[in-house]
Amino acid sequence: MRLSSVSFRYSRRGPWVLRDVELTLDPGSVIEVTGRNGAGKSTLLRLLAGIMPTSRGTIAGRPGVVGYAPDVFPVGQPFTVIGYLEHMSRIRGVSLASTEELAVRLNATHLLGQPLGDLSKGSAQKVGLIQSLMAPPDLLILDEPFAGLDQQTRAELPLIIDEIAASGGIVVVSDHQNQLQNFPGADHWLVEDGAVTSRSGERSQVSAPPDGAETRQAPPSPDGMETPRPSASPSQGDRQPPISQPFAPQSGEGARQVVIEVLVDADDADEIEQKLRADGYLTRRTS
Ligand SMILES: Nc1ncnc2c1ncn2[C@@H]1O[C@H](COP(=O)(O)OP(=O)(O)OP(=O)(O)O)[C@@H](O)[C@H]1O
Repeated sequence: MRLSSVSFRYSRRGPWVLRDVELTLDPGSVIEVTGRNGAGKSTLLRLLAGIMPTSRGTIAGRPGVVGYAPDVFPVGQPFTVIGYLEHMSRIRGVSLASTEELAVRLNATHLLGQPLGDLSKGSAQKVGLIQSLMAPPDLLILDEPFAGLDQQTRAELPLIIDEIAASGGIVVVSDHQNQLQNFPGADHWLVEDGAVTSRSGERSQVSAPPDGAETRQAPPSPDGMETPRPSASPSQGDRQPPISQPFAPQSGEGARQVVIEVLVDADDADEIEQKLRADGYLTRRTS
């Protein structure tokens, strides 16, 4: 699969989010995508998945079966989990039995009877993952899949990724928690200032210089990028409801917990709080 001179902006007069990106994805590769908030990781993943067309440039050789799990699974649908998965299994032409096996693997069987709208961030994430995996994907795209996942599923997901890559699939994972940092042979893409910097791991057949040195794509032209607008993030509309339980570290068995106070700009507060909650942290706002 090959991206040639791919540029993207959300509106005709809007700022360029990605500029002249050149990338090659080889069968069997696992790619970890990192970058700061608003850098364009989700945008790049949506382009790869074919959910949005490029503004300029081309994406060639996208494999036939694409699995995509968004960073925020859209829970505003009138289904139970099993009702949704049955529906998706029918659409994708796969047996419900294989979908149920995935539910076991991802520790999600207890969720099957629940309405989608009642799911926590991590549980909704699991449903999105099952949906993306139910038809064995040749290209699997996971946007922040580790956010809010329990420990068992966090440990299982890299095994699933490895299996897909071992059978020749391409796996692209945006991973701001760096869960795949030590994944054997993973390639790394850094999204920054509209460009994508690629560093190849040992799985990659093509884009690495022999010494593994970094290669940087063309930077945006001086009139290109504007400062990213966090408020326009697509995940914004699906904000989790406020956490209602008392704000206090949990005592007793398990990991010791501490409170960390973080001072942020008021303009950034919504986005930062949403991000922390998505990662499973309990937050409390004071002005
Ligand atoms: N639907 C949209 N309409 C307009 N602008 C958007 C839209 N979605 C994202 N953007 C903007 O595009 C830029 C890149 O956003 P994107 O969500 O791809 O970044 P990201 O690296 O995934 O960020 P995060 O880590 O916060 O999820 C940001 O400036 C964002 O505000």
